[in-house]
Amino acid sequence: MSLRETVDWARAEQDLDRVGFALTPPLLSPGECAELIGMYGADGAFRSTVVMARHTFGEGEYRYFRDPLPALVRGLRTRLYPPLARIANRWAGRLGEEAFPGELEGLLEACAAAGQHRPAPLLLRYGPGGYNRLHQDVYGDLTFPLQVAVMLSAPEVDFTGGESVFVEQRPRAQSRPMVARPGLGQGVIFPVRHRPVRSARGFTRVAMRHGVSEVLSGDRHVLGVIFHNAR
Ligand SMILES: O=C(O)CCC(=O)C(=O)O
Ligand SMILES: [Fe+2]
Repeated sequence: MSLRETVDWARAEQDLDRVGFALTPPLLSPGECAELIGMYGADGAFRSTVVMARHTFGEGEYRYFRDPLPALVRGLRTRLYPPLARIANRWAGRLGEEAFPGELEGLLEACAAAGQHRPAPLLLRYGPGGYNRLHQDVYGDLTFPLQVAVMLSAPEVDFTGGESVFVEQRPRAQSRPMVARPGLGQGVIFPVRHRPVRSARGFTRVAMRHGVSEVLSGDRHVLGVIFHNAR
């Protein structure tokens, strides 16, 4: 199954521009989702583990993959990047920012030059009572502006609650809440920090933070695909 066939990138870009996030069709099969969930316990696959409550990040746990990334994660990160880079570069043009390389390899080289060597893709796991406080995944000076969270658990079957929450903050306006409910294998594409929105004088940056509402029952696993590397 090719991503180019499954993701309607024009539609995704429209959704990002109009609403601020975009849901994709399933990017992983149920078997691939199960395979990734099964990897959570494989200590050797990860470079670090974060117990969220210790940092007041929420309730739950996540683990950053170490290099070399599992083939499934590396494949997804590599294939999703070029179409996202085209969107990111249209945004960069509107905001007067520098363009991003067309391929992931180029982005990772630029990250290395900025001292960002460590892979940022991660697996997250929330049990009952789990949640994730609103945040932004910035890991250094070099930030690729879009990221993807892939749902590895089946909503209403494996867990209840646990919606993907986004809050948009515009200058001089009250914050706008949004909720996404990706199904098994579906991805949510969203801005890491901000996106361009048309204003009286061209475009302005609108900030976005993301998090997860409380998991009411069961276990919720997500693959976080972040394209820039971390310091
Ligand atoms: O668990 C989620 O849906 C959000 C995960 C997250 O914060 C991320 O992918 O950066
Ligand atoms: Fe995040």
